[in-house]
Formats: sequence, C-alpha cells, structure tokens
Amino acid sequence: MAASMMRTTGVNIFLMFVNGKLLCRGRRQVVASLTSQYLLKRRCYSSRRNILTLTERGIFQDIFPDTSDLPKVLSSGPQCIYCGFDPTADSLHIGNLLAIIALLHCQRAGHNPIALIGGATALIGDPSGKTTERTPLESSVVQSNAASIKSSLQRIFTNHERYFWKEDKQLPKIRIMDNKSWYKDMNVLRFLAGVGRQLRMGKLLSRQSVQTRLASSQGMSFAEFSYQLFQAYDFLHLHHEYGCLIQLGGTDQLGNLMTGHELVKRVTGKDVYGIVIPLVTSSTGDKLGKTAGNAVWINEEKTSALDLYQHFLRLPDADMEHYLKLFTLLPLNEIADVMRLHKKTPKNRKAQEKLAEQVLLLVHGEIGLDRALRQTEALYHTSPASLEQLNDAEITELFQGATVTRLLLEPGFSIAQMLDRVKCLPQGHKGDLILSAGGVYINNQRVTDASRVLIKDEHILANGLTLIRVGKKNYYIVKWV
Ligand SMILES: Nc1ncnc2c1ncn2[C@@H]1O[C@H](COP(=O)(O)OP(=O)(O)OP(=O)(O)O)[C@@H](O)[C@H]1O
Ligand SMILES: N[C@@H](Cc1ccc(O)cc1)C(=O)O
Repeated sequence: MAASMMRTTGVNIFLMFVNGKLLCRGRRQVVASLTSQYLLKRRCYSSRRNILTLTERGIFQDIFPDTSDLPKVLSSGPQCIYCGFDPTADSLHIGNLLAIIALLHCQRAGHNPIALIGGATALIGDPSGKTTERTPLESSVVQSNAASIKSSLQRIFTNHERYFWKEDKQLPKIRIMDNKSWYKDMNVLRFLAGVGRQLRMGKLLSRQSVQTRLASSQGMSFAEFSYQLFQAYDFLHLHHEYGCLIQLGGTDQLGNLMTGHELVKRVTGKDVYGIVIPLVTSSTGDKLGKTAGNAVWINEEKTSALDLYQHFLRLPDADMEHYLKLFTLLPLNEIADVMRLHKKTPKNRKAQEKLAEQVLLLVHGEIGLDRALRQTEALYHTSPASLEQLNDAEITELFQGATVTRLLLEPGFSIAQMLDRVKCLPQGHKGDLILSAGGVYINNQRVTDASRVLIKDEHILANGLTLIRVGKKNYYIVKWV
C-alpha cells in the first residue's frame, strides 16, 4: 500500500492519498493517524534508529512525503540528516534550539547530523512566515553572524557529548558547514539552467510563503521567490555529497522541504524526506524568533545565563510536561517522575527547575549553569553568603544598572561615610528619613545603625564587594581597593 501525504497551500489542511485515492482530509486526523502508525511500526523495527518514535515526545509533528517508507529507511542503517539555520542575527534563539535538539536526537540514534549555516541563503532571505520583505544584510554582517552561530553550534554539540551522552558507543560526528562554500563559485547560468529547469512554476507558486506574499500589497521580489530553489539545491548537494536523505525544519519550512524533495526526486529519481518540528510559541501564540522580536537568545552576550535560566523557571505549570519532553533529553519515565513530584507541591517549581537546569547545561555547560544558579540564589535568598559566591563581573551583571564605586578602605570607615561617598541617599533630612524608615540595605540586611564601623565579612564580603540597596530596586556596588 503506497500512502502519501500532501499539504495544500493552507497551513492546516492535509490530503492523504493511498494508492492514488484521496483517503482523508483534515488536520489532526492525519497527524493522529501518523502518530499511531509510527508507534505501531516501532514494534516491528528493532533498532532505535527509527527516530519517528520521537513523535511520543511531540518533537516531530509532520513528515513529507511518504509515510510508509521512512521508518524502514531509518531502521536500515545510519542516515545523514540536516537542518539549516540562516545567520540573519548574531545568535540562535530557543526556537532554533528545538531544531538543534531534534538533530541531537538523530545523532543519539546513530544517524549523521549536519547543521548547515546559510551564509549564502541569508543574503537572499527566506520569505517563509514573513509578511514583508526582509531588509537586505551586508555580506560582512552575515559572515560575522555565521561565525558566531558556528561557535554556538559547536558549543552545544560539545556540551551534549560531555554532559548528556553516557553510553560507551561513540556518537557520530556532527558536521557544521556553510552553504556559502558551494555557492561562492556557482555559475548563475549553470544554476538556472540546471536547478531552475527542473522545478515547475505551478508548484513553486503554490507555496504558502509565496501565496501570502503575492496577496499582500507589497508583493514579492524575485530574489525572495527564488529562495526555495537555493534551499532545494542545498538538499540536492548534501544528497550527492553525503547521501543525505532527510531535512528537518520548523513548520514554516514545509514549502522549502517540498521543493527540495521535488528537486532531488527529479534529478536522482530517489525519494528524500522532510521531518517537521513544531514551532515554539510565546504565551500569546506568536512564533518565538527574530521576526516577532521576542527571541530568547542562546548567546550569553544577548541573553545572560541567568535570564535564560529565569525564562524557563518562570514558565507556567501547564507547559511543563510538554516542555520537558521538547527541551530536555530526559527519558520519558524520568519526566513522569519529575511531573509526579512537581504535582505534589507545584509551588516548589521542581519541574521548572529541572527544565531550566537541563537547558542551561546544554547551552552554556556546567560553568553557565553554576553561574545562573548562584545568581538566582543571590537574587532571591537574602543571605550575604549567597552574594559572596559571585565575582565582580557576575554581581555587576546581576544588578544591571547598579552604580559601581571604587573606594579605598580606611580604618574606622563607617556605614554613613560609605553611603555618603557612594551618594546613594539625598543630602540632609530626606536621606536621614529614608535611613530611619529602614529603606537602606547592605548585603541584603537592613541598616539599623549607620554610625557603625564597617566590618569585614558582614559589610565587606570576602569577594571585596559591598552591595547597597536603597528602596526596592536601587542598587549600588562598592568595590573596595
Ligand atoms: N520558534 C521556533 N520553533 C521551532 N523551530 C523554529 C522556531 N524558530 C525557528 N525555528 C526553526 O529553526 C530553523 C532555522 O530558522 P532561522 O534561522 O531562519 O530562524 P527564524 O527565527 O525562523 O528566523 P526569522 O524569524 O528571521 O525567519 C528553521 O528550521 C526554523 O523553522
Ligand atoms: N530557510 C531556513 C534556513 C535554511 C537555510 C538553508 C537550508 O539548506 C536549509 C534551511 C530558515 O530560514 O529557517
């Protein structure tokens, strides 16, 4: 029985054909039947190479085009699987992280992953999911973004191997490449005559990304229209060079995956496959990413380890099980244990803590996780000891916007003298009022007597710092020299 699935121009409508006959129409219907089909197949194919069982975790949403062959192909031996990332910003974000985690699952199942950086395609700009034309990027900007993304990808794959891979077997090598390497010497005539001739206008025009833009008042440039040809050629190139059979991408990439499938099929006669991962959305339902301007970044310069940790720590209880399945590599039985513990006392946020810990370890390694934990401790627990665990840079990052003053510690220096030098209180009566009302804190402890002489370990921490807070959120840091 040959079964195939097709998505029409709308995002939500599927048509499923069996032996050429329309079997069913609709959205959840097809996805649900795919899910049960894969779970059933899992029992028939012994190897865990059949990554489609990951639909249990919700990490794979749809497959294109042929639902019957892929489990067999995956179980038959290691396959090359790729996912592309356009360097249109200098960092990836947690939406992209889901695609990286999908690649990690492939690698853990013994397949050969390729993370492709779109150094060439970023210059054109993918219209998928965009309602307006992208602002063109300078080639030098794309190049430096690509370098930064490459090092994040390397870091994540290294962290995974170091902290998450416990088996004796060697993980297959991750290949990180840039499509600029095959486009830089590409001859435009050869490309159009080769790739352009293979693809039919009707299908290219039917893609959702094209339809939406053609219907808009701004229309669509030929450059953006041509984007799908380049992504399709990448698939063909990786198929030729590495025998790549599978491309992963978010749901917004389905049209590009279909064009890739069509090109490879026409040129080689072989079927290749697209596996679609769900889109991570914000609480308002928008795709998390660059375009929506709501990205949570994985480069520390853009989103600190503490903020990344806090992002996951603050997610609502209702999302926990789903997010643990998507964003961690914990086995499902461990996730069930975490959820059981969490449900007993949700206010302890055990599920959020586990989720945040696992993401931090993957993205920033042990050092980043440790920093985020110490900073969280200092932020929410008021003991001076928690502040002492932080160095200069960490404390300054934690209390962003705090005024930093360097002071020389002289014998007999009092709290009042320090407050005066730091200029954290208004002069005269107003300042005295704040003090006597208990509005000044030193190292998280309320000041009751400002005439006291500063004492090491109480007022001056072992790290040579004093943290002053005036009112609810005005912070001042003293660095003693
Ligand atoms: N929020 C998200 N959830 C899941 N996957 C995502 C998300 N955002 C991006 N991806 C996937 O990551 C891969 C790389 O995407 P890309 O680098 O273009 O990021 P992007 O945020 O979608 O960019 P832009 O907003 O500029 O379109 C694609 O497969 C894309 O579908
Ligand atoms: N078009 C993808 C990135 C990508 C680039 C090249 C590829 O071959 C594949 C994917 C995106 O914007 O999300």
